[in-house]
Amino acid sequence: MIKINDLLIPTLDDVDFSSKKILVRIDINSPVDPKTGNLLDDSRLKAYNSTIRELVEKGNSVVLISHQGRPGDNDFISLEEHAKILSKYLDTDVEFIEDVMGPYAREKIQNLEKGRVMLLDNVRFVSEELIEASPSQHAKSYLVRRLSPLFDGYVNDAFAASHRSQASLVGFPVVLKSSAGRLMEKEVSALAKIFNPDDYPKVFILGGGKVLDSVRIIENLVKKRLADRILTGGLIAELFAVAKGLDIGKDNIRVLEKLGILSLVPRARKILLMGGPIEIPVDFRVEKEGKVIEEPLNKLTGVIKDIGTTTTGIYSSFIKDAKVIVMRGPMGIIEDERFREGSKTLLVDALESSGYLIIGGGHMISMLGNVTVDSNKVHISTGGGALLLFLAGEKLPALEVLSTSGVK
Ligand SMILES: Nc1ncnc2c1ncn2[C@@H]1O[C@H](COP(=O)(O)OP(=O)(O)OP(=O)(O)O)[C@@H](O)[C@H]1O
Ligand SMILES: O=C(O)[C@H](O)COP(=O)(O)O
Repeated sequence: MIKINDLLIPTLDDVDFSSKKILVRIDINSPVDPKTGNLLDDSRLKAYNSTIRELVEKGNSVVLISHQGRPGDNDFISLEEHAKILSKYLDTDVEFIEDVMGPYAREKIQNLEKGRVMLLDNVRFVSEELIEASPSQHAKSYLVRRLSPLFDGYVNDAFAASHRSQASLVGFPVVLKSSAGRLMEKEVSALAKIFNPDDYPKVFILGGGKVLDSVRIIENLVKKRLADRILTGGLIAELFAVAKGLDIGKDNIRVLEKLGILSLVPRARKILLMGGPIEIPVDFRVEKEGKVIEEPLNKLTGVIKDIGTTTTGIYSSFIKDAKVIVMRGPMGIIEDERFREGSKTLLVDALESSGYLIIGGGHMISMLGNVTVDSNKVHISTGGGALLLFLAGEKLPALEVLSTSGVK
């Protein structure tokens, strides 16, 4: 069992999963190259080896289910390439099924032989997956009603998605014997060990594009006074600059408007009024008429694509003095080589600092490449939003449901 505060979550040691058919929720959502549509990083695909191998060695047949991207975004793609990469890391054929819950998928699942592994297509192709609802509501979803009769058990190993109350994450534990997988177990235990709320200063470096999630995370961190400094980059920095009443230029306002981020300005202002220790960049690397230049915050004329050199220097000095550093989301549009500098420099400084470092989110992890790290000092999490919400003490629905309805 994993113990988190008053929750007891069953692991693979607490369920008898041998010679069974098991549905395993993983999170292999990965950054995608917008030009080619290929995956830019496969860290999350390597992470599930122990769970899948263990289930196969115990004679189970394993059906993997995951999401990738969000509808409308260019990383909302099928899982065909993922299946090929999983096959390589698992050293066994992972059959890709171009269906999620239709007759073709159900027949394939029914006929799956002992010890074999298959991957269903992107579960977010099923629209009801995107609804946030309670476990009991999701237990009535078509996805759960169509798939659950085909399985003897359910394993949730998708730590990175455990902050979502979606059908594939919370519906199955209501109706199937369920447990956490080995990755979920490892993430939760490592974080409990490395993240001591009493260690300070704690510096959070938050960037990227999921601004709504970041606002929720920052609200939690500020309310619980968990962060000594929150260094912002990416779109979240632009939001807080606007919330502080600063002029970021009409082109950047247009970007925020188009992405629906301006509606978050009142929430960001409230965080500032609560005394949130939010730092914003003093300069940016921008693109203007095809050229890359640096501009100070109060004189922006180009489109923001990265933090500037002066900001990187200031943020680095905060990182050097920190006892705990948490990084999630890049400082800029790192898919473009010209805008990786800010994120790269801060990452190197964080790795060299004497503080504990927790890195999360697909994009920052993709920047690590093959760097080897000291696992006593650095935790590389598969989680992004889930990681930060877990550290901020928020309840994660997919974990909660495992604790209440896990072993049947
Ligand atoms: N200034 C910016 N303007 C527009 N997009 C930006 C900016 N800065 C960063 N981004 C984009 O943010 C995206 C990464 O953000 P995201 O929130 O997905 O981070 P992540 O760490 O990968 O999170 P997760 O793993 O939870 O998905 C990248 O695609 C990057 O181009
Ligand atoms: O990358 C993540 O944080 C998880 O895969 C969840 O993805 P989502 O933010 O699109 O729900």
